[in-house]
Amino acid sequence: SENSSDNNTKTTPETQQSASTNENTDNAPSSNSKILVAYFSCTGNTENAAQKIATATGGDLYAITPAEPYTADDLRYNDDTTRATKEQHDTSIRPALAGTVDNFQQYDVIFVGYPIWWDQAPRVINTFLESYDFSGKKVIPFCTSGGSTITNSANQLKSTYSNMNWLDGRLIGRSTSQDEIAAWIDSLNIK
Ligand SMILES: Cc1cc2nc3c(=O)[nH]c(=O)nc-3n(C[C@H](O)[C@H](O)[C@H](O)COP(=O)(O)O)c2cc1C
Repeated sequence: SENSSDNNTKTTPETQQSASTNENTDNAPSSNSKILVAYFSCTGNTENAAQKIATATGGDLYAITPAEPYTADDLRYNDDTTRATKEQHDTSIRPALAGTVDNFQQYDVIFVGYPIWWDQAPRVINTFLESYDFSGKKVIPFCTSGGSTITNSANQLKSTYSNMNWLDGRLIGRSTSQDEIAAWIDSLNIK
């Protein structure tokens, strides 16, 4: 549900701009909110989706990077012994991350993108969500997959981090157009 005390309203004096500079057109990012598009991607699909969201929002891109990168072997999924599968079978695992978001507190809106792994978000997403203070921020999940929807993973994140302000996320497929993404962003009312 939308936050009624939205502090990014375009009518506050310090963010008010002249009508001409505040004019928003469909593809020109014009935003009073500071937006971060954080994503984890091993084979490029989620990175590609993140780039489309950054284009639509004018947000900053950030790659969530595990301290120990996932090899092709780590990602084999029809094998219970591989790293990714073992991690997904244990909800308490938190793989370490490399690097940090610069000046995280400046952001009002955080997109969090991931590949679906066993119908869930990879555990590095939990590590990321537990590494920063998300209070007062809007958080929007997005994912790519081989066919699974975002529903179960997003519900799991919402219930695990129930104190965060989650907005409706979506799956971004290879064929999801820039226009569809722009329409989704508009529907979120985050600018
Ligand atoms: C360990 C593992 C588990 C996966 N589990 C699922 C799944 O449950 N459902 C699904 O549709 N795709 C699944 N996939 C496919 C990925 O979600 C899909 O290839 C995704 O787009 C990869 O994103 P990336 O290129 O950003 O890493 C799985 C992939 C891996 C490596």
